[in-house]
Amino acid sequence: MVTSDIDILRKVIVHRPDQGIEWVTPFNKAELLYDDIVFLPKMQEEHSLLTGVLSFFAGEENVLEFTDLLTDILTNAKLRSQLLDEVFKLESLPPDTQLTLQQLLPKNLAKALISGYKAGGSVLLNPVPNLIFTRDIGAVVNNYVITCQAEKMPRKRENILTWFITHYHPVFVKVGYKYLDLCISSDHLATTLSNRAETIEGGDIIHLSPSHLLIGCSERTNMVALWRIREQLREHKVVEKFTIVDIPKEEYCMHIDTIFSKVNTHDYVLYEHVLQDPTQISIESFDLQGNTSQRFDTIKDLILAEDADARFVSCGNGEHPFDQREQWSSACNFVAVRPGVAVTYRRNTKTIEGFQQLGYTVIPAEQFLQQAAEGKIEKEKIQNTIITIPAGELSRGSGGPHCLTFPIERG
Ligand SMILES: NC(=O)NCCC[C@H](N)C(=O)O
Repeated sequence: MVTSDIDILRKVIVHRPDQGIEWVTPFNKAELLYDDIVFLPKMQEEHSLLTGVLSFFAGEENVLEFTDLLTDILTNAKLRSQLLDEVFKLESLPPDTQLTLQQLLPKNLAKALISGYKAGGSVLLNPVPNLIFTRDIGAVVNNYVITCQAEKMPRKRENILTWFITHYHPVFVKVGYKYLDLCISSDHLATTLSNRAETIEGGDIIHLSPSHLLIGCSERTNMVALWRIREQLREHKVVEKFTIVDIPKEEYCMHIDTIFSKVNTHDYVLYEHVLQDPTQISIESFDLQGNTSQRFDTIKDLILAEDADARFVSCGNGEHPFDQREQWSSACNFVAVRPGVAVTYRRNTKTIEGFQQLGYTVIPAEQFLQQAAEGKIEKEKIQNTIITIPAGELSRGSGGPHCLTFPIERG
């Protein structure tokens, strides 16, 4: 169950940067949704610091690696064959490639489906180098799971792999989650992903409170999907309030979590340049049972209407050009591990100063993990703390710590 963006993190899906990311070149980086090519070993080190912090709070066994979940699915012959059929259809793979992939052992097949597959010097299957951003593949909203439908072709295979995990892996099935799906069944995934108009990505889904879900209408999540999700939320009484924030359809703010996160019960970080400018956004909140709606000019108006004690940190601490520079390197994209304890990229120094001014302690992840290993940190007691990780390489993928996590249990 996940009823908020900040409650104690109990279980989360991540994906360690893999060899497929080394297939990103200066020539295909834009198509593969990367800002630049990366140095994989360094990126993995940075990612390990993030997973180290997540493991400290949630327990190592609750930081689930996507590849392991996929391998489990692929050990079931029926699911494996259904999943492969959908991938083959989506990517129109030739029969000899299909045969080669069908013969791989589950572990090697999972690796191929994520990192790509070469044989005899030719590429048989491309990698999905954006899978590190597990936030975008799905979302748990109270006791419902949304499996996403990506807008960009290089991310669509991720949706097939995720659909099988969310619908068949014991990690989901044992909890008894229900589903809010745009795809109706496992044998329609490829056609739905290729033809249907609805697209939704998890970076646009933010819990403001257990009863209030905020969704960005963005470059990646469109109104068609939002209307369908809204109807399902209403029908199943999942939340009482549903707010759509329509933001510019631009790459720099591809999801709402690139310009807004909740960090603590009353503390938020936002990119004012967009979210405080009524000419760039429109906000409408729906009371799902009462069938009424209310418009707000800015995100602060929306938040303050429910939370008079809300405090806001502006990206770059409101200072130009740091607001723009730091937004670009995911300064509004914090992931909370418990209320008021969150991870961010160290490079966003001005935004971090904004948190210090609100009374937060800032600590590098390396030092935090060292102190944790020495037993000097009691995780139940720690509060108002920002843990920073280096992100020279991670930031080249255009996402931050929030994007790198898919929480499936909190509270
Ligand atoms: N929630 C997010 O903002 N995710 C970042 C995704 C970055 C990835 N390169 C993409 O373009 O999809």
